[in-house]
Amino acid sequence: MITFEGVTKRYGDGTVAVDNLSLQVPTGAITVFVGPSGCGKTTSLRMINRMIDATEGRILLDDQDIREIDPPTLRRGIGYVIQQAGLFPHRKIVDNVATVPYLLGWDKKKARARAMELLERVGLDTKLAGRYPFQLSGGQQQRVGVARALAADPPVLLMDEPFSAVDPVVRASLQDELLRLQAELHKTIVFVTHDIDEAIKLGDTVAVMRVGGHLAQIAAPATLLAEPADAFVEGFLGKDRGIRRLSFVPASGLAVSTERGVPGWSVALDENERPIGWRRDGADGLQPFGTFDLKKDSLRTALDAALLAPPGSAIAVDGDGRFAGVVTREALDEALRRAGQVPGDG
Ligand SMILES: Nc1ncnc2c1ncn2[C@@H]1O[C@H](COP(=O)(O)OP(=O)(O)OP(=O)(O)O)[C@@H](O)[C@H]1O
Repeated sequence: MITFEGVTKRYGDGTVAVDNLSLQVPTGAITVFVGPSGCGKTTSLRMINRMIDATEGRILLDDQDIREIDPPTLRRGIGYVIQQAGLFPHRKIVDNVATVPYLLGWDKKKARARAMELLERVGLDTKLAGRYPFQLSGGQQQRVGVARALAADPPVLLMDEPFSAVDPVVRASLQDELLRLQAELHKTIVFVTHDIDEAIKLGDTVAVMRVGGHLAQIAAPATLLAEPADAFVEGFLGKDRGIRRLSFVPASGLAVSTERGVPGWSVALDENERPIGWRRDGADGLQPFGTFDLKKDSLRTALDAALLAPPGSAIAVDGDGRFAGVVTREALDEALRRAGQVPGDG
């Protein structure tokens, strides 16, 4: 657990970058600091590894005041990933990743073996290990940055806008990769971004900050979307809060009919029992369809699957994509009502 207790940072010129910040970063989870440019996110992050020292208040790492830990020792337990990876340009990828193990005095063979293992872990082809950073794409460099931060297996990871410099497709895959890694590693991660969608996707907890270094709200994403604390948070979250909130409601609660259709329509399957379309009774040809995984997907995905199909019903599939049933418009309406999404009804 990392605890901020009344932390203020006043820079030399009088700028108050962070103002009396108190919050807790739980162990083994991702906490995202999000807010507009200049609200004090980076300053808050860098105070954790003492790249910046607080002016007032204190920060505790598992109950110990970080001012009592000398910065090199503190940083050994804290990985740090920044925008554009910050790799050493004249070192090969493998040696970039092995930087901290080398500093810790590991022998070269062991450090390189660890680096190769980590490259694989972050989803990089180990054939790239002998290249230099300029010979990699932006997304690949970011993965190397993450691998390097993980090299000494630190319990804490600080990530400052690590995925901002890559295109949206690569960014989404880096986010997915981080979530996959985190499911294995359970690090205590503090992640800074100005992108609220990234915050909601990645954060177990999201701390919304406003300019002047004030904490506007700290909550789980679903709570933030359902109950923004004030007009600033509501505005920052943007539109479609109701729909976005459905991403946090599992589809598994939906009533599924095992009939292979709804009145007037049937579901067409291929030889492997996988849906290929909706067929209107008495008509030729297939109509568009949408599916959702009953075990893994959210109510939002199920709703989307229904909206894509002319009968207005969603097709449920199992983990292998095989037909598992149909969710009718009525069943969806009922689930939406339960999720509190239809105001004034039920
Ligand atoms: N060394 C410094 N001296 C004076 N003011 C600074 C210094 N570093 C940052 N600031 C100011 O402190 C405030 C917070 O900066 P910080 O970098 O923490 O914000 P941020 O939320 O991370 O912003 P961004 O999203 O633009 O990176 C800003 O007003 C910034 O101009």
